[in-house]
Amino acid sequence: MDDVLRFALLGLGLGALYALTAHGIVLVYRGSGVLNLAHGAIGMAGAYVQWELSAQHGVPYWPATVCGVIASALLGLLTHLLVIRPLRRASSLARLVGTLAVFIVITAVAVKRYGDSLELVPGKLPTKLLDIAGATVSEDRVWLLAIAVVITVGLHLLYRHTLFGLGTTAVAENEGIAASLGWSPDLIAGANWTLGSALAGLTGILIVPVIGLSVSGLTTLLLSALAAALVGRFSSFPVTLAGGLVIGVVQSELTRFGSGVTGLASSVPFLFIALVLVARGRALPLRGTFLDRLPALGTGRVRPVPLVLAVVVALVLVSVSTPLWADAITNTLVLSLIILSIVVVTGYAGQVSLAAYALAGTGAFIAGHAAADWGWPFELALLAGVLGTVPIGLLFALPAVRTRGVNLAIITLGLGTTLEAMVFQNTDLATTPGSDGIAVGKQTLFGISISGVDHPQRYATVVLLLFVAATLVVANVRRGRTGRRLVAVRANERAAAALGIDVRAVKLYAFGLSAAVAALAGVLIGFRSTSVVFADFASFDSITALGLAVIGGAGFLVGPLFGATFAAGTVGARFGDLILPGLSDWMPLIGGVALVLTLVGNQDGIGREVGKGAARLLPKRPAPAPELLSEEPEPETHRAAPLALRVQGLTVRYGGVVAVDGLSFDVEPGRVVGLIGPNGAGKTSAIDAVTGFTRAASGTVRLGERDLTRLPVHRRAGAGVSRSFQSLELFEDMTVLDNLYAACDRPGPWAYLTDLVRPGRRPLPAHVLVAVREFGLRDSLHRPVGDLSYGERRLLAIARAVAAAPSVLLLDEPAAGLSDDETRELAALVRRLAEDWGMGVLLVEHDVDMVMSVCDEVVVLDFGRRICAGTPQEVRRDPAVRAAYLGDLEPEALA
Ligand SMILES: Nc1ncnc2c1ncn2[C@@H]1O[C@H](COP(=O)(O)OP(=O)(O)OP(=O)(O)O)[C@@H](O)[C@H]1O
Repeated sequence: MDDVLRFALLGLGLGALYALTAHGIVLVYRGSGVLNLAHGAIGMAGAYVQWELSAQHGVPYWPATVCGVIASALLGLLTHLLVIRPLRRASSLARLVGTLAVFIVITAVAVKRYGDSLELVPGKLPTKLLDIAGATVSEDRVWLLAIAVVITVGLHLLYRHTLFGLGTTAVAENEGIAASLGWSPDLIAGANWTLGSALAGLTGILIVPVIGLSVSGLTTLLLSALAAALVGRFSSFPVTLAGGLVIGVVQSELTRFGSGVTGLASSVPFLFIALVLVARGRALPLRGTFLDRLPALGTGRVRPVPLVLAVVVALVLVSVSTPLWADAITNTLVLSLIILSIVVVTGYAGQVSLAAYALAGTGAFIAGHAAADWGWPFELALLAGVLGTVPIGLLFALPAVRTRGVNLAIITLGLGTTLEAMVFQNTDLATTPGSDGIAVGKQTLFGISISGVDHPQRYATVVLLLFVAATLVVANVRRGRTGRRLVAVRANERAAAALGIDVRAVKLYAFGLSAAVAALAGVLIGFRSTSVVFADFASFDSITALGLAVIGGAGFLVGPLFGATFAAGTVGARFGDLILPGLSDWMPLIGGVALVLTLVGNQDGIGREVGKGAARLLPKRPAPAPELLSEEPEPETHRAAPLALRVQGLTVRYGGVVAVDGLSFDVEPGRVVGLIGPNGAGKTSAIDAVTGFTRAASGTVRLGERDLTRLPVHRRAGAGVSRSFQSLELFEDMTVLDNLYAACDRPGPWAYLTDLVRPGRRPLPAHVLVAVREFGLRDSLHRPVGDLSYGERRLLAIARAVAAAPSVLLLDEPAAGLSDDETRELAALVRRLAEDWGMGVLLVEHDVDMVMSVCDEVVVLDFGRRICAGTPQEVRRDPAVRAAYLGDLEPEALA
């Protein structure tokens, strides 16, 4: 029992440090919306400054401490001014990677200056042993707890009750409005960076007496601190403190009572938090969720002739290379494969995953055991490693189903670190007797030795060929239907689901494929020498790999090769050494600076520039055929399946607000039903509930004979209910044609596999051809959506919903912002959709003239309740409707 208390008290001290670290991260996040991956490094820098001044230059402790804190604060301010501020219009991925670049630069400078060793630093806090309720604990833990509580209360008061705190909250909630009230978002962000980083320095100085001073030491705290920040939702200081303390105590108790299971203590609290986050996440983002700018994407088109030439040249170079160069080529290619796995999951599918090395290690682990325990030959072990990692990749994808952005990045990093701590660092699992890893021996392929030790050139050849094969597979995916789905989900999950795309399946697929590519890299890393050593698979290296992916261009197939060149041990480093001997020692620093420059100068990476250059050099290929547009589709092929939508007693509640109250209506095939009412009457909520975006508290939704009430969004869309959005929600980084394809492609589950080898492009179905003609999109098919005029965008949004071949089409304010002429054309189009296509249309619209002219029936809502329904004439004359909505318009004006 004494032990329980003692370890709890010890844990409180540790937890206090987690909380203090987390507070600094929260400050920066609140002030500028950036997750600062350099937080630990900034704190470490402050601790080094303090140590150098006091231990080496004889400066007294407290002045040295003040200097350390100021150094960290300055580093934070510089990070804001030089990296984050220039990136304020960039994607949040670019800003995240910006902090990573700062992390790399600070770490590289620190390693150069202080080396890798661990310094033991005496602290100033008293370390007398205290007896608390029978348990003995060192006094410094109590002090740490007290300091954390005082700082938490201080921060809480500062952000609740001062002008600065209120300004920070205002900026965090809405930068535009805050700026119009006179708050400078820039100043606020700078102040928060400075304050948060000063706190990092102070925390660093407080921590080093407990854990020692080393370059990598503070990074390991990062994960627990991030977990505490997640608990406090990156905003509440008291909750963050509580989170940090609970994590500290649980870890401490597990260290004592966890029966020696490797990695249990560091993993369990994190896993718990990940579960909570996933549980409180949402399958689809809410309406109005801010859509981020995304890194640019390549087309995935591969030119066979230049590719074959490049491969032949590379093979010749490998065969004539010295062992050192062959090793450098292998290093470059395996790292490129790791980065390629990031291109799939982050570049294409938009999911920020920080688990590349954990998945690579899993591949090596499985293949290693297959070879060492069961004597499998290289090719079979490789296959086992790659395929066996896919289910683990799917496991990593589960959080992505319900969380996104920063939360997902932290969870995947945590899961990877858990895998590392519990499996890779577990000597029972990850070593074979007499070896420091899993002894797999020397490899042969078809009877020929390809041992990386004896024949580095041969090994590099195998790696090269597998790299090319993997790149071709990823290129196929990018060009195929699957790739379109990945990009659609990346661009806009809500719109993708509304078109029948199973967002969850797409994310699982991206993680699965990415895991397979990472595992391939892992096996090739592991089997290069005679034993698979897991020091090669440090989870935190995944962060660096993401940075390299961004340098190369996360959406481009050539990006990995360029990104990898900036890492130590690669071809780039060797060339650097040729130009300037010893340059490779500076590679991490050069990589970090290159990352900052790439981000600030061109957030889309080198791959984009290379793509543009290649397009200029290579002969132009004609644009893809205009998809059968010359052929006139057979008459009637575009008719919708005639199914009626029946909505009964639909109620939608948001907390205490009843947005829709027992609404019933039918939409028959071939008829247009208007749904009108004042602002806030519940019209969009009704569409959301019918299409599955909002859960209905009660009521039923049926299409034909089918009950849709419990189905998820994409299955309702698949059944025949399609919608447009008030805010359009087009896939901005696709062409018009690809927007339409994303809606009409209905690949079966096998397409996920066949696209890997044969992407194929189906012609547009007949009904989409008719839609292209009807909506006047014929000449715009190959234009990016961003180039369309406002009116064209509105038409495309409806055409895309029509391309999903619905029986019932729900249009949410389609005429908003259109001119009178455009509105008239749209009205005629809506009528044709009903009469010629046989669709049922539900039209939500504030343009009363339009509603009255096209609708067969109108339903009027007020405060969520149906106050009237009937023909336009009946509705127009209804006194309740005139009082609630049509107001004092004269009946003639409405005629
Ligand atoms: N996610 C939400 N959380 C809480 N309340 C919400 C949410 N979405 C909508 N509401 C509330 O529900 C009510 C109905 O809103 P809704 O947007 O459905 O109305 P609407 O008729 O479509 O309005 P408008 O014509 O302005 O688009 C409003 O009071 C709105 O404030």
